[in-house]
Amino acid sequence: MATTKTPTAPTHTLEATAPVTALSLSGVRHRFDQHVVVKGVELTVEPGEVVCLLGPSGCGKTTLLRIAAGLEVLQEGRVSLRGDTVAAPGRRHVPPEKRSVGLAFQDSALFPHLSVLENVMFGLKPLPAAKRRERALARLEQLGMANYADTYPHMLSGGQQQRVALARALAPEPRLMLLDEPFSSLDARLRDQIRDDTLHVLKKVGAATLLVTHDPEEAMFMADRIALMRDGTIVQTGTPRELYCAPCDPFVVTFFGEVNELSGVVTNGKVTTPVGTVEAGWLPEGSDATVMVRPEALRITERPDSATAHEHSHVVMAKLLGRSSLIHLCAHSQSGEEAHLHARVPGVFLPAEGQPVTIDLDLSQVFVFAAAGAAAGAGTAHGEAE
Ligand SMILES: Nc1ncnc2c1ncn2[C@@H]1O[C@H](COP(=O)(O)OP(=O)(O)OP(=O)(O)O)[C@@H](O)[C@H]1O
Repeated sequence: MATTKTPTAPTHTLEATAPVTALSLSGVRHRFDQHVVVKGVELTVEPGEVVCLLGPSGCGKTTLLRIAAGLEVLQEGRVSLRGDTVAAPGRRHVPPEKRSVGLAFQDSALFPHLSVLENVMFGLKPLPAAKRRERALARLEQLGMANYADTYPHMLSGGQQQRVALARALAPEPRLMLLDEPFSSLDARLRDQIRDDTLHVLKKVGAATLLVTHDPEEAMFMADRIALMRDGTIVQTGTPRELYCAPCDPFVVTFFGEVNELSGVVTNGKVTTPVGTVEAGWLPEGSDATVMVRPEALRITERPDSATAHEHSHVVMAKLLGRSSLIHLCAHSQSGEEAHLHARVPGVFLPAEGQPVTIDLDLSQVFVFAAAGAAAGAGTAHGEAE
């Protein structure tokens, strides 16, 4: 008689193979004199993951990165690398050189008396000479600098020096890379190229990375996850898509670009604006709401009835910006309310001044929040356009 065997998997398999978090910051607070600049931050970077610490100037990003690197002595909280506590106040402070992390900064200084190859080989001392040379050349190759191996730093441009600095940081194959604005001293075109090369190398090497930047586009380009900081705290952590498409508050919306702000009152769970009605059922009835509409959320169709221009929403001005066009609109509600809005549309679309238009909303790019000072509440709009 045939018997059926049910395979039994060992129950500990998942636990045993779970990757160890590359970097964990827990309850980190930091002050300079009386000024608290990091206020209880929780952040993890998983193996192979690129996390971008994004935020405006002075919000505490660099301080947090320096704490992770051991360049700043931890005052409160805990820092762990690959499961080991490397900093706990009064108990432990593993110095930067013992944390086996790769560091690169905005203006990483190269050793002037060493060639490009020697600079990159510098951090590989424990390896045999032939292996060091081979590894260093491979990193230089990946960052497009192999032809400059015998050149000295003063003979290179700023962008080339930054590529070498990144190759040097990556050469020891650290399991964690800490990068502080590594591209910000480069001009736009060069920056795009070096960013792209760096992302490919990071992914190829599989290095967990914490990258500090104030540039939302850079964060979206580089990150698997973004942690957006404001005034010493992390406001929201998530994938680029989560932050862009499901922002938790108005600061997150505005940080990713220009936005049209409209106000209204919650009536029957909805807010009516000159460009449509949106759902706001999670806000108290009768409360003031702010409706944030990204310029890309406005869909414009030209109307043929030019004689009635002033009764309809119409074009105030249209500007070609290159890859997109910016349309200044005057939107009319049925109750006679008017609003000045900016719409961004792809390509060359330059309707004439005064052109009557119909405006539709892409609700995935519209966000509704309780107005500042009104009862708390926030949400993404899931309403219907008028
Ligand atoms: N060594 C220091 N002594 C005193 N204050 C400091 C020191 N380092 C940073 N600060 C202050 O701490 C705050 C946070 O600085 P930090 O450099 O961490 O911010 P950031 O978000 O990286 O800003 P940026 O993008 O401009 O570099 C700022 O107000 C800064 O002036």
